[in-house]
Amino acid sequence: MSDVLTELAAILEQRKQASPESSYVASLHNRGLNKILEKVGEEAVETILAARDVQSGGDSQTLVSETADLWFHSLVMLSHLDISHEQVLEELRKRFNISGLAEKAARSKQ
Ligand SMILES: N=c1c2ncn([C@@H]3O[C@H](COP(=O)(O)OP(=O)(O)OP(=O)(O)O)[C@@H](O)[C@H]3O)c2ncn1[C@@H]1O[C@H](COP(=O)(O)O)[C@@H](O)[C@H]1O
Repeated sequence: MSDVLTELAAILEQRKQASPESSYVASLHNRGLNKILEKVGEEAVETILAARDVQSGGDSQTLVSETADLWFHSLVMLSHLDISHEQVLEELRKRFNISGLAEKAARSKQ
């Protein structure tokens, strides 16, 4: 999973130098942070609507696709601000380790 993010993040870095006419990612950088944030917001709303549809019996593939769009545009946002996706993965790892330790401590008290 994080391999895919790492490969995609490397492509996104390359696209910072690409021409906006030939690359969607370059066109987002060219239009600036506000446009990128607008896309993140749009994809977040579309993800929420797709999740509600799944709950009422709709197609889960639409939710998968919208979540991919949300993650993708979030990666473009981080890249635009020169923040590595690794920092986000590290934050998740840290929380995972903290909760793992907390669970162990709780078990040892039983
Ligand atoms: N993963 C993606 C990806 N996911 C979604 N999208 C694009 O995100 C856009 C979202 O759809 P919308 O209908 O909301 O967008 P739109 O109406 O075209 O855009 P706006 O006018 O609203 O800005 C679509 O144009 C999709 O093609 C992506 N575009 C590119 N990638 C990856 O990014 C890499 C670099 O792409 P380029 O910069 O195009 O070379 C590619 O190799 C892919 O791996």
